[in-house]
Amino acid sequence: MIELKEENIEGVFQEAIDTIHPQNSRLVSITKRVEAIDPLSFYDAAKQLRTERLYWSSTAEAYTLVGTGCAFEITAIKDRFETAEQEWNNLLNDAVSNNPYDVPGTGIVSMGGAAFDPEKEKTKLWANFEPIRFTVPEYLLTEYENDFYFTMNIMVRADDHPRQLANQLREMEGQLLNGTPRYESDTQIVGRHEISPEKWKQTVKLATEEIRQQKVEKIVLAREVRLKLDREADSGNILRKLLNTQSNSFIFSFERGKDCFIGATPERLVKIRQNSLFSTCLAGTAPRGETEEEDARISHKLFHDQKNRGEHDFVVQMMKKAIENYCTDIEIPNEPVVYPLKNLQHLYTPVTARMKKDYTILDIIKNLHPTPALGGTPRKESVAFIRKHELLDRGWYGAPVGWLDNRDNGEFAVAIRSGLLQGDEASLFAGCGVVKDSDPEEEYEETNIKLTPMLSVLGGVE
Ligand SMILES: C=C(O[C@H]1C=CC=C(C(=O)O)[C@@H]1O)C(=O)O
Repeated sequence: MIELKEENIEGVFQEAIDTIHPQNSRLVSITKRVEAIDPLSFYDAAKQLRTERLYWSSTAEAYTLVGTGCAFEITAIKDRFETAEQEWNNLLNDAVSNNPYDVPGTGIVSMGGAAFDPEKEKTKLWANFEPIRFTVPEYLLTEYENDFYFTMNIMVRADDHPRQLANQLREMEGQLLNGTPRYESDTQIVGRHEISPEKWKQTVKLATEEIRQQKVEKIVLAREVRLKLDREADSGNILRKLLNTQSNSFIFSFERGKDCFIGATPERLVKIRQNSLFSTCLAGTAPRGETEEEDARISHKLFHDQKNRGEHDFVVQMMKKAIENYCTDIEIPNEPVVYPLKNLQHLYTPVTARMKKDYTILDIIKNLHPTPALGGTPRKESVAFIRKHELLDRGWYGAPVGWLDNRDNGEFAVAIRSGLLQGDEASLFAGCGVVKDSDPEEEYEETNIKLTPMLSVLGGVE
């Protein structure tokens, strides 16, 4: 990659074009610092461009990325993580970047995700979502520690004109950064169809039987609820509501065609800043209490509950094993803590480590996915059970979503507490870890609580 330190934008394009092979195109990326802006007004302004929009934020860190348009796309079917890595490296090798800021998530950034299980038969529901897809957005807003950056990524050819490209950048900057937020009115849920709840409970029972026969130790089973809304849901509006209600979460949206996969997940899969790795083990669940005393009592019970501790420990053990080959200095506390969310509390163990040289975030994701919090243990057997018996196409639910940049930074979360918006309909998903003494009714209730955040932003629950 060529790194330029050019003040003049036209000069950057000129230099990139001067050194291009006549038959080729190459990515040019220009980043500048801009005035503070509400990231959602950027997201709303991008709606009129009628290209895909991408949103990512970490509520704990005041970190936001909003992308629009597609300068370059990476998709793959076979060996999806390796192929995506290869294409990403090829893109970067020939790219030209003018980014004077050492800020994660600026410059050449790729945002996207993957399907939970590419071997499960794909249904029409997820037709627009590939087994893996990353988009390098044409225009990207980055908010980092209360500073704001605007990046333009564009494929240029030998016959492009530097002045025209520079004008395009200025024009889009004006349109996207000076928009006003559109507060669309809220949707109401007018129909709710639970996909086969009784059959789902039977599948939970079947899973407990297989676990008792020691064929497998833990299996995570998910279910779907299909909603009919009184109007088309506006993803900007939903994001705004998720930001206002879901603390300690990664809030995301990925538009594809007319669909939008959106959610607020508490589960970080991995974050890499240069060579430091941060990850999270999250499994074991209880509701929040109505009063402080009740909340503390439930939290205490969750912390000491053998079933939940066992479920959690599967994730910790697997995490350790999965990163050992790629990392040194792995630090994992001996005990979890209780992590409170708006509607639920989870057992939580943070993980830190140092990345070995030459490994990337995609290597880590490939090894971590699916964690026992979404698949089970052992991985192969639990995923085979899900593939055979679960009554839905998970699509991107339960799989990694996030971003990476050209300086080896990146962050991915596990896409739970999420839904697929399709015009005036939506599919919501929730699952839970089944172990040998799981009770189908209780697990069903647990999935109901996990559905609450998305149901309430769509107009269903107070
Ligand atoms: C599968 C989901 O949650 C997972 C993550 C945290 C706790 C879980 C549990 O306690 O069962 C699940 O493994 C979901 O929310 O759909």
